[in-house]
Amino acid sequence: MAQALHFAVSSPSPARSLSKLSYSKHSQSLFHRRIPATFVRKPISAVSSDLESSSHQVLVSENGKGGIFLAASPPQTAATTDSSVIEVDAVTEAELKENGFRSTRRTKLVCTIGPATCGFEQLEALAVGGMNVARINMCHGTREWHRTVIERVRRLNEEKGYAVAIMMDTEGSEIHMGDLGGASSAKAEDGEIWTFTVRSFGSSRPERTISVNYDGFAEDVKVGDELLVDGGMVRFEVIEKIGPDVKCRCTDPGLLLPRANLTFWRDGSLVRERNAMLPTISSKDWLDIDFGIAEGVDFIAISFVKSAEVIKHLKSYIAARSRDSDITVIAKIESIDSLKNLEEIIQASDGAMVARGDLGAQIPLEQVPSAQQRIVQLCRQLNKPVIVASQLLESMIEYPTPTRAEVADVSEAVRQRADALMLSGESAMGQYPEKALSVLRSVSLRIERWWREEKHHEAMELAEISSSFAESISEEICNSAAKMANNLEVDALFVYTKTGRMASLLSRCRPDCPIFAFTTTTSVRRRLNLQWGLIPFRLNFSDDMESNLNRTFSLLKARGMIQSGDLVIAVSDMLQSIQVMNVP
Ligand SMILES: Nc1ncnc2c1ncn2[C@@H]1O[C@H](COP(=O)(O)OP(=O)(O)OP(=O)(O)O)[C@@H](O)[C@H]1O
Ligand SMILES: CC(=O)C(=O)O
Ligand SMILES: [K+]
Ligand SMILES: [Mg+2]
Repeated sequence: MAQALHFAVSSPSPARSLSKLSYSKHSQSLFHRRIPATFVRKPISAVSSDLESSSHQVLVSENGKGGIFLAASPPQTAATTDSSVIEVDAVTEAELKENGFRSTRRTKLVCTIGPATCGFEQLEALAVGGMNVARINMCHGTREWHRTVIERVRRLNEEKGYAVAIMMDTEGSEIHMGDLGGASSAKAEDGEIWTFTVRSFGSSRPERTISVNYDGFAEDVKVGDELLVDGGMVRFEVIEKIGPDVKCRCTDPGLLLPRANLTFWRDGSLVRERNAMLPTISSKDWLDIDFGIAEGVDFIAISFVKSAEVIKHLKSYIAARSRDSDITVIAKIESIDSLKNLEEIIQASDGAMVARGDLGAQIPLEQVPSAQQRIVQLCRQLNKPVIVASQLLESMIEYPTPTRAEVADVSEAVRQRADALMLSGESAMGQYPEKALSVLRSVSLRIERWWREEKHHEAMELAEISSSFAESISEEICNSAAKMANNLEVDALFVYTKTGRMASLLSRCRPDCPIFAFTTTTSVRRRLNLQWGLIPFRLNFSDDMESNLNRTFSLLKARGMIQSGDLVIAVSDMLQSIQVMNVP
């Protein structure tokens, strides 16, 4: 295929003109910079008429936009879809107006919803505080409760313009305790003898007795095994087996929470007897997944994934059942098997979660940080959003301020440039859900700014991921646009994307400036809300980029979110181009 390089103008060369855009690195006045007068505005059509439909061409032109066009076919001029609305939430709008582009938060925040946060006002407070995704954990609560939470989040989005996405997290075939007969917790003291049993009880749970959901439990454990509750928050030693009952002595005292996860260890490693053979997606999980599809959740996170096959199976199940099959599947990395098959699991998934709670119960704790770094980097390479989860601010379940160590842990995840951070118990049942969220927000903002300003982050070599020539074009455009954005210190990248793919490719580059992602559907807008650096807007747009840009500029200007003179780079998945321009 012919590759033609066209310079649509003679002199001065675009390269020379661009070199005049030398801004002070530390300039505070990043707004109101203007492209030099040598960049004269000319309509895109003047350039696009040079394009041949059968060839890919690179056209560098002084078209007033520093435009680089890479086109497979002539851009079509479709009728502008009627819409004078642009959908964005009040919090983003206020943030952009008050603080400008550069200071917007790049790291996304996921909150687990529970008894402490399920009311409409509480959910709204979380949205105001920066929640991008609400997670509901199918281990806890009833179907009705989950439905109510989903309805409230949806109402919040509709009434207040938020794009809070909903993530449903499956229970999975883990071993866990029963629900303590309605009690919110039970205290196990040092040396006490407790009975773990496969028998179940109603509200009449005998004292110091815990039911276990796994029928093979009493057969699989041995006297001398260590029993870990919640990955070691409380520990017991098995001292005697009597039929379905297992007597254990508490060796590390602590609070037992309802339905807490249980693992047992022998000679220093995790025992994986028959429970390792249990299916990743249990029959209860399939019913929950049907519920999630019917309710139109945005993400389904699968617990205790062991192989890529289960993800592929679930994705085809979803595709066959949901109309536009736009529910994305997140693989939770929380088992030994998931680490063994990491690359193929992530490749098959739409994203991943570093589920450190259970992971730390399956591998020695000191191995969790390196596993986290490996998962985060691999996800970035494979262009899959990644969430770092569990115990980020654990002490804030009880106290209004975090420990210094927790702040350092959050900083590390931000510095690794994970897409999102997640609150679990802190927001589900803690005393200070909003404070915990605000700690995540302020630490993210501070660390992002520090690393951006001091250029601390070493650029990551990104391997090519596209599987077709057409995809390669998008990937190259995004890589180049992100690089140009950094070099020219532009105020924002704009991306017009129907599927969201171009937006995620830009996000993958982790550019210095924020990425305004314009998309036509509310569901894509919600899903983009999990990805690093994307500010998703819903907007009807056409294939005519000139008109899209003009309309976007006037809509955003009218709402005070951008100003004349702001320097912007725009890309789109309709017209394969990179355009550099000042907001008129
Ligand atoms: N819907 C809910 N109803 C009641 N309590 C909840 C609910 N969701 C979460 N919680 C409480 O918050 C705690 C932390 O939530 P989280 O979602 O991290 O659960 P988890 O049991 O630790 O399991 P997982 O490994 O799936 O994260 C839970 O142990 C539970 O006590
Ligand atoms: C989030 C989760 O499932 C875990 O950390 O185990
Ligand atoms: K779960
Ligand atoms: Mg887990």
